[in-house]
Amino acid sequence: MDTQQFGHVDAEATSVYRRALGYFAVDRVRIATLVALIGVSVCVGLLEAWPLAVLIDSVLTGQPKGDWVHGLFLSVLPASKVGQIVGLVLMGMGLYIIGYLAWFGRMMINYHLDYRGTTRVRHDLFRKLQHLGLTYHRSHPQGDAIYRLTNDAFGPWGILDTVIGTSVAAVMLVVMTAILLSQDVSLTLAAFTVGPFMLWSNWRFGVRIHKRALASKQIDADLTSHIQQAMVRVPLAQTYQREAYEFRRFRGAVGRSVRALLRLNLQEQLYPLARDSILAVGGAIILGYGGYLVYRDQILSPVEGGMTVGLLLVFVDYIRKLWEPLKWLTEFVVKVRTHEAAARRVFRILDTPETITEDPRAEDLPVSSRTMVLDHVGFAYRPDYPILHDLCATIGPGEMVAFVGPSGTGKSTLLALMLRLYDPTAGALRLDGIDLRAARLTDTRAHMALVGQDSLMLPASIAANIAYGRPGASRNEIERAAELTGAAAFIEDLPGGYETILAEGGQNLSGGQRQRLAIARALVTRAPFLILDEPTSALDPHHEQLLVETLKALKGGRTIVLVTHRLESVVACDQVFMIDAGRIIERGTHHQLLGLNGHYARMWSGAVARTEARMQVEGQRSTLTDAQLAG
Ligand SMILES: Nc1ncnc2c1ncn2[C@@H]1O[C@H](COP(=O)(O)OP(=O)(O)OP(=O)(O)O)[C@@H](O)[C@H]1O
Repeated sequence: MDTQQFGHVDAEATSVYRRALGYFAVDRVRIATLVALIGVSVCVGLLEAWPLAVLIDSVLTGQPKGDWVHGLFLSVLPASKVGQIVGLVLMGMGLYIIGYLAWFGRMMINYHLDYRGTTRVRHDLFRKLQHLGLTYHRSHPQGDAIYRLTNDAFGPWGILDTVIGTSVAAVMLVVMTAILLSQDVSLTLAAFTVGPFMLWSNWRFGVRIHKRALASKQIDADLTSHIQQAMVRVPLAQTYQREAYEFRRFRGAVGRSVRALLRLNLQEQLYPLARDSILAVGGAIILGYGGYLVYRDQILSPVEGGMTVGLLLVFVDYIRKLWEPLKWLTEFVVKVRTHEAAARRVFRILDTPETITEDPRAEDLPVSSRTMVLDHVGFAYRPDYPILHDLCATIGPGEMVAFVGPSGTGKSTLLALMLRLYDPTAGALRLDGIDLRAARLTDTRAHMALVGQDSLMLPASIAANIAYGRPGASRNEIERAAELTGAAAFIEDLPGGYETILAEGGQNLSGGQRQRLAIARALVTRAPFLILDEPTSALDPHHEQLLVETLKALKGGRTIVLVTHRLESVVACDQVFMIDAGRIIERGTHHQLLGLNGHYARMWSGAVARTEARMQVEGQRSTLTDAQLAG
């Protein structure tokens, strides 16, 4: 129910506020300065109308009013009329300048607090998103994370800003009310007749605005996701001429966002309309009733200490100024709830449990050649759908091994387990007997250089792309890695050479070029394990052969774990594991597996037949034999 949702500040909300304000704990001095400057602004605001009132009522009439405010002003002014006029003019000017300086200081501190606090929130959020595992990232749209980082991160600052603004408003309201009451009780009460109506409009519109702001935020986050995904799909849409379909989807998403915004805007605009109409009535009451009081006390039956023109001016000024703090107070719940919703979206991510965690007692595992053991490893993305079953294998230091088998049988998943991108749901992976879950995560990952199927490239120079995994790599090491993967030739042909800047995703390179750079990136690291998922899928036979030679040369120094459908590259492996439906069904060297005459042998025959057919197509008479391929 609306009212409950809006009015009830639960324990969770309290903790959201506490946590949001905690982001500004280090800014205590700034906040104290801000509060002091606000104090100055409030005093100036309270005093501003008085020089004119004193001038009219006490100086120009020739009969100084006896009340305390007039007394206060007159006590610092000279006795002569001219001196008093000049003094009051200077006071008015001085108040204006001090007020402006205080305002300037407040704004600058506000900006600093906002940007510094929001930056801290963003740092935390970004770090958390970096640490959340693939399970999170593969089940949440990227646009949602972008929206939280760019928009929701302002939530904690919004809460602090609203709390400060409203506290100041409350103080201002109390002091102004006290001053007004000390001047004229009936006119002050008349000014507050609109109070209940203000509260009513705040309540009514506050609930609606809060709900619609939340809905609009969610729809905007979806829109950001949608745009991000649509941009990725542009080449696909062009290929299959689905531009019209994509545009319709985009138009739909934008339409939903606009409709949500319009629903929100309607309430946001109706609210001040209702509020200002109520306040206009209040203003009319002050002017009408106050005007009458001046007429009564000054003309009809003059009375000392009655309502004066100067005092009416103060009332009119205060009433105008009262509306601002009233606005803060009445909008408080709406504003703070909206910012709370944003902060909650941030904290929800920060509180998401990390699926891959590091045991506080995790062991150091210095980078070194080690034996990897798959100890009855099982894995399931979903509890009811296991992918890997009871995998057992030992991979010795410096060995070259391959996992082969039909598509979708869990080979890439197994590689992800080796990097602890996921943890096994049964059994364990061990390095020199240490369960990966018991070792420091960064140490485990420092052992592995993974080349995935996607060959991700950054919009940076080729050299920076190769050195991404080891920023300190020397130019020689970068060039050597490029030579080993056969990338050097095409890099040197580029006008910018190694300094050529790649387009987003490396789109200005061919698939095979990207793949060679991705492998060079892995080679440049000093990781003892090279883990390669389909490393030759985009390579021509020449570059594939070059890579196989490179891997053979690296064997012994580094442990190489290959997943591939190109069986030519596994011939030199020390062990080949044939996986089917998540189980190792055959294992041995290439020749041992051929001898088994089982699944692997059948796959190999198919591979040979395809290679022969390809070579025939290329017009090269092939006398290819198993032995030659294996050689
Ligand atoms: N993030 C995920 N969530 C749920 N299921 C997944 C996820 N990633 C992969 N799968 C499923 O796990 C199974 C194994 O996928 P995996 O990518 O490991 O196979 P693969 O043997 O490497 O296939 P390929 O040879 O085609 O690369 C597939 O059925 C796939 O649909």
